[in-house]
Order: sequence, then structure tokens, then C-alpha cells
Amino acid sequence: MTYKILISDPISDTGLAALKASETVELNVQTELTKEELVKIIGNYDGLIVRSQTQVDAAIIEAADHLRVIGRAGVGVDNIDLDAATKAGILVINAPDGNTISAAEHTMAMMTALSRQIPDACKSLKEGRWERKKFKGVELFKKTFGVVGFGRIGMEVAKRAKAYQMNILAYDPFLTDEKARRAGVTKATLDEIYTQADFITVHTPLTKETHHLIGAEAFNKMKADVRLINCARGGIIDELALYQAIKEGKVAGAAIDVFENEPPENHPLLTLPQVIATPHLGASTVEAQEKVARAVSEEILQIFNGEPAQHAVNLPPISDQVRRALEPYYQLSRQLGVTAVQLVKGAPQDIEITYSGELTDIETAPLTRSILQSVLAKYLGDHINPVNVKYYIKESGVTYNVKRTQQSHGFTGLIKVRLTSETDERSISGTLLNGYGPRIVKIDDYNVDLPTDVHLLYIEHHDLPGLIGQVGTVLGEHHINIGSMQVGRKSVGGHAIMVLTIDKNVNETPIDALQHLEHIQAVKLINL
Ligand SMILES: NC(=O)c1ccc[n+]([C@@H]2O[C@H](COP(=O)([O-])OP(=O)(O)OC[C@H]3O[C@@H](n4cnc5c(N)ncnc54)[C@H](O)[C@@H]3O)[C@@H](O)[C@H]2O)c1
Ligand SMILES: O=C(O)[C@H](O)COP(=O)(O)O
Repeated sequence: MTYKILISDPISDTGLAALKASETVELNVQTELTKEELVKIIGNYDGLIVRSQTQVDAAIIEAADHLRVIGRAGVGVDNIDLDAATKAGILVINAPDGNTISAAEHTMAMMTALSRQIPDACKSLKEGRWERKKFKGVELFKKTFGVVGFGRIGMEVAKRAKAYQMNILAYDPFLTDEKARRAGVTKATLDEIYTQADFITVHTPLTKETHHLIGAEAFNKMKADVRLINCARGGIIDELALYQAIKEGKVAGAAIDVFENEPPENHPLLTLPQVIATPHLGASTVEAQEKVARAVSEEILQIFNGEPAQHAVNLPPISDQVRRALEPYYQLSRQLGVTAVQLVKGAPQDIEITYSGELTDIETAPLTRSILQSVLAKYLGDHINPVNVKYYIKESGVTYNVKRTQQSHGFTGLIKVRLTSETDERSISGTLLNGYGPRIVKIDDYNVDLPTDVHLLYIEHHDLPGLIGQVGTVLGEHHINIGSMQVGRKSVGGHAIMVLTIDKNVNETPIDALQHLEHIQAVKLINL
């Protein structure tokens, strides 16, 4: 199988080494595509790698029939329509830490350049002037520095600002006192930052909450000589309100790397001498570009190899430890879902999953997605995958709940899947048996011991002598070899089940023949 990957933004060639070396990948680099051209060709690709330039909107996702993964060689994914990607079952991954240092260094460069008016001083000198009086700056030493967004980059910026002996106030909804203490910063509210800071930098993602987070109201609270830096995302600071605030002398200056619309056209901020700007260069270093390209390349290869993603943006993150613990259970969970949905009569309305034994202490959300996916795929189709399964569950009105119990009936880890449809209710349990791999150990109330990689014939009948022989005869007449047979009954002469493993997939004919036998109540062929 060959995977076709399109690279639509300029990406470090060195960082792509893993993809280039792979025999299963065909790479195509086209960094000057118009949106229409991209829509036309995206259907040919299994993977897409972008930076912040390509706008991966709903129209592109709709045309991306085969796309499995979008790799963002960088942090911000606001250029990707995540809802559309999730609905389409396309995994979005990013490279969250490859450009942290470069972005933090650029922030410091912008703050120092702003405080000393370096770009204009340089320009004036190059134009033949010697204007020492005009370019008097301010020191950073002992100044109060507000850091809004204390994630990866915010923290690295704070480390560097400490070397300048700035007094750092940090605001982040997830910042704890302990984390602030360890980082040597003061945890503050936004208002404390607005009223006390001499310099304010933003390092949040652009979200509904952070859009225009800093606008006219905030500028009114700030010191008149405040200077702002935005090396995160255009739109976190309201650009027009910033322009007004600078014009009115409420803000002394701003250093801007990112714009609400890029590239900015006739932008008023770019007409102001108090503003310095760069064209979204925070991550544009040799080192950062190599790191982000290497990270997405290697992860995309892992995903195409069937391994779980480590930096999925539209799936909950899982740690390495959890990934390792769950790995052996993936096959079992999928097969339990597939079996249960073939056992139950009618479409399931409710799905109940119970984890016990060692699985009670592990984050089992990835297994839950895998079970839900395998159950729903029968009715909703193969486009259901772990990325979009929750979306489709909600859409279809099916309910599900997850339970945990310590009762594992002697098994190390046990998963039980119970499906309820309008007319039926079925449950099936499975475990991993040392040396044997995944096994089905219970169907409804009957204990069984079945492998999960075979075809099963599940028969419900009255417990009567001779019936097992009749079933064997019918299967023999249809040249179907029985691998193993297990029987169970509730009481002598009462309701009973027979589960046979058979060597080949069969068509409807022997099933019909079995169903016509007297005392047989139901026959189900279960393909795993
Ligand atoms: N200019 C560039 O080239 C460049 C380079 C890299 C990253 N970035 C951008 O920088 C930003 C930060 O990146 P990061 O790697 O540090 O991300 P991160 O996820 O590590 O940190 C973001 C932080 O923002 C916080 N946050 C979210 N909402 C907030 C709010 N309303 N108020 C305050 N804090 C809030 C989060 O809790 C988190 O700690 C992103 O927007 C990213 O796209 C820009
Ligand atoms: O979010 C990011 O990673 C930065 O904004 C970098 O964007 P870029 O890859 O387009 O330089």
C-alpha cells in the first residue's frame, strides 16, 4: 500500500527525511496552490502537511475523500476546520513543542527591539541619518511584565525575562500557585496585569474566548506607557482598538508578529511609528522548522502503521504509559464490539461498557472509542472511526455509558459490552489470556472460551438429546469444518446455546438449513 501525502506549505526538507525514506509514502510538495486547485487535487491524498498558510476549510475537507490525517508542522491549528475534520473522521495532529524556543526568542527579540526602536533606528541610519536624540528607548530592567497565557511559550518567555530582572505577572486559567512559585512568577488576574504592567505579551491560542481578549476596555485600564507584544495569534489583541489606543496615547507601542488576516493589506497599525512588526516569523528558524517537520513526519508514519497518534488535536491526548497499557486490548475491544452488534437483534439504542480488573485504573477512553466505532460501523458505515465516533453517536441518538467494577471474575482485565435494541439485549465479555491473546469468555449468562479471530456460529435451542448431532450433519452436508464447539444451558431441557468455531465464512444456505431444524430458536453467523 502506498500513501500519498501532499505538502502545501513550505516545510523543512531535512525534517521530512523519515517520509522521504519510507517506501510506502509518495510525497508531493506544492506550496503555491490556490484554494480551487487544492480542492481539485486533495481527493487523491491520504495525508496533508501544512503550516499556518494553507486554510484547510470545510470545502477542502469535503473534497478530501481519502484523507486520513492532517499534520500541522507547528502549534496553532486555527487554520484548520477542526469540526469538519472530526466529522469527516480525519485525524489532525500538530507538533506542539518544536517551535517553542524560537517563538519565545522571537518574543524577546520583539520586546527588546520595541523598547529601543531598533528597526526604525536601523532604517534611519541606513538612509544616511544619525538621529541619536530621536531614538531614546526604555530599559526592561525591573519593569513589570505581564504574560497572558502561561503555556509552553509563555513559560519560556518568562524564563528569559527573569534574566533581564523583570518583575513577572502571569495569567492563565490553568496556572496554579505552585506552578507560579516554581517558575518564579507572580500569579495575577488580567486586571492586575492591565493596571500594573509596563510590557504585556500574549501567548494563548486564538479561541472564541481569546478573540479580542485585549481591546478598548483593557487599554483604558493600562498605564499610558504600556507596550504590547503579540507573537501568538492575530485577533487576540483587537487590532483596530490597539490602533486607536496608540493614536490616543493610551499605549506607547506594540510589537506584532501575527495578524488577524495574513498577509495584512493596508493595515492601519503598519502606518504607526510606535509599531514594529514582522511577517509571522516566530517559528521561522532553521532549528524550529526542522523539529516540527521531523515531528509530524514521524508521527504520520506511525499513524499509517496503525499506531495511535501522540499529538492528536481532535482526539484526547494519551500518555505513553497509557498507550502501552492499552495496546494489547485494542484488538479485543474491537472484536467485542463487532461480535456484540452481530448478536443483538436490531440496531442498538444503548451501549454499556464495563471495565474491570486492571482496566479500572487505566484511562480507557481510547478503548471505548474503539468499541463504539466497531458497534456503530455495522449501521452507519465504515467511515466511522475513533476520531468521529462521538460525533456520530450523538447524531444517531444512541446512548452509551461506561462503568467500572472491581469484580473481574478472576481475570486480570475484563471488558463487557452490553447492547440494548428495541427488542433485544445482549452482552459479551472478553479478556486477554496469557499466552492465548484475546478470548471471549462470556456470552449473555453463559461462560465460554472462544478465540476472537475466527468465524462463529451462535445457535440458541432447546436442550434436547440429538440436536448437536443434527447441527453437525447439516454443516457436514455443506462442507463446513467445525473447529470447536461449546455448549451451555440454563437447566436440563431448558434454553441452551451452542457456539461453534468454523473454518470458513459461509453464505446463508447452511444458516437457513439450521434454522429449519426443529427446536432451534436462532442461528447467527458472526464474522470477526
Ligand atoms: N508567531 C509564531 O510564529 C508562533 C509560533 C509558535 C506558536 N505560536 C502561537 O503561540 C500561542 C501559544 O503557543 P504555546 O505553544 O505556548 O501553546 P500552549 O498550549 O502551550 O499554551 C497556551 C496557553 O494559553 C492558555 N490559555 C488558553 N486560554 C486562555 C485565556 N483565555 N487566558 C489566558 N490563558 C489562556 C492555556 O491554558 C495554555 O496554558 C499559540 O497561539 C500558537 O499558535 C505562534
Ligand atoms: O502556531 C504556530 O506554530 C506558529 O504560528 C508558526 O506558524 P508557521 O508554521 O506558519 O510559521
